[in-house]
Amino acid sequence: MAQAILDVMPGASTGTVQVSDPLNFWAGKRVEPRQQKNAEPVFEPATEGAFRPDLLFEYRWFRPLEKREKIAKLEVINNGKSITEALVDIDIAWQCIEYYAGLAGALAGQHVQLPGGAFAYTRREPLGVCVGIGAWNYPFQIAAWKSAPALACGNAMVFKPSPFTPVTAVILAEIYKEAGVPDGLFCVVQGGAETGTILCQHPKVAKVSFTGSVPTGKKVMEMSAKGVKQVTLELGGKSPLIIFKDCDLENAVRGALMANFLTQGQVCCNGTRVFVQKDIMPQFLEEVVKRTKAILVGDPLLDSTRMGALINKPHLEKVLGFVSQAKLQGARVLCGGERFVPSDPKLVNGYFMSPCVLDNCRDDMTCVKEEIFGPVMSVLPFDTEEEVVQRANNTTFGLASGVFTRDISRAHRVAENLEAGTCFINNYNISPVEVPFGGYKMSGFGRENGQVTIEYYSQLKTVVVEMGDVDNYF
Ligand SMILES: NC(=O)C1=CN([C@@H]2O[C@H](COP(=O)(O)OP(=O)(O)OC[C@H]3O[C@@H](n4cnc5c(N)ncnc54)[C@H](O)[C@@H]3O)[C@@H](O)[C@H]2O)C=CC1
Ligand SMILES: NCCCC(=O)O
Repeated sequence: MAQAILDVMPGASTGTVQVSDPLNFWAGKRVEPRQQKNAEPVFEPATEGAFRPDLLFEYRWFRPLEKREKIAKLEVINNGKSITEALVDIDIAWQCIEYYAGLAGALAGQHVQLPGGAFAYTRREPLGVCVGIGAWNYPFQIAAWKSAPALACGNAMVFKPSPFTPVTAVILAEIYKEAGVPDGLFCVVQGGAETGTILCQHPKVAKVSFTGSVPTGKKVMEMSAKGVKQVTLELGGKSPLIIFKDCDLENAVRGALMANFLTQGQVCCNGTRVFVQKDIMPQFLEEVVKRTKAILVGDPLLDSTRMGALINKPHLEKVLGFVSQAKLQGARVLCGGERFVPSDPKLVNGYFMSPCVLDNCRDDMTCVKEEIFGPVMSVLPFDTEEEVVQRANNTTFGLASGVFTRDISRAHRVAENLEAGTCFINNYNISPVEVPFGGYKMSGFGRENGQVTIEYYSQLKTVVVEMGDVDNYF
């Protein structure tokens, strides 16, 4: 099994913070991997592993820090997102755990009266051992979104973080232990595809909940199908955000920024196809470009920073490649889209890019059709509601969508007609734990968050009770 190591001693080639404790958690404690083979280095996105004595100093002080701050800082160092966002992610994670802890006591079945005094009742029962496989964009939050409903329904969970972000899931395991979760009920195993495959194929696993790319999601589904395991798939997206001319433009621009630039644009539900009604296109572009240029990119640990570093070098290059291809296909770069080198010497090798707005886009361009997973907004003009809904739905994805308008009837009509698991009206990318989150079409199925997720982590037993004699046909 592969072990990811965030090993950042001065002079070493990786990262800046040394994590010496094992990152696997098994039977109630951190454990070393059984095999050291295939260990992979983990780079700090903001520095590419440059020596940062300030962080080494700070790490010594992590232990006494309140847990929220400590987890958020580690998340920033490991993932590259801004500390402002990471703190919100941790808040959403604990809110999710509290929410399902509350629901656990409210799990109930149904009583059904039958003829002759007989009756039946249903019981919600656990599935057994569930596997959670996480992506790198919301490492701690994804671990919470999967484990909280799983444990609330009485299951055990083995969670495998992305090998790019191995550091924080084990802290969640320690928090559960501290809160009284029995040893072995939440375990963390590190590794990549090989480890994920072993987990999906294990005969004692009852369910797999996966967050990541569509191609890997298909593999997870295939492997799970062989064992008739239940699956939740939270996959990618290319979500539409539709801005009508009667919108509150100020809010629509804010919504477009929220829809595109959180976590350096590496968010599955991002509204990256921004359809703007032609009448307001000039005003929209002027404002959105002004605001995008003002986004402070840089050291993700600074409170003032609004955009940090992308997850790794190949991913940064892939995102920049999408921008180059967009230009070749006729898009106009209104701002950003280039590698960004902060002036701070310790960040010069970090995986930063300037947030990008693309104009002159057409529906057939690669940047409009494919998930870029980076800070790149494609703006597309439209004339009518009917036309824009048809174009918005012309995708194999269906994770999220958004509409900005002051016309309440139109807002609900558009929400009804959009083929997506979520539609935001006059906002975008808020994640209250009380509401279900998940996809249509190739963005996956099953749901996370909300009451309905109980159904995805439990099975229903029907108990039929006879009160009279058995009616015998033989
Ligand atoms: N929906 C979402 O939230 C996310 C979507 N993505 C999309 O996926 C693309 C690639 O990101 P990756 O992290 O490489 O995603 P990925 O789909 O390759 O990996 C996601 C998780 O699946 C695991 N995995 C990989 N192969 C597996 C296998 N054969 N069996 C079981 N588990 C396996 C990985 O180790 C990781 O934990 C991104 O560029 C983006 O388009 C990535 C992260 C999050
Ligand atoms: N907070 C939203 C998480 C969405 C995602 O997993 O990309």
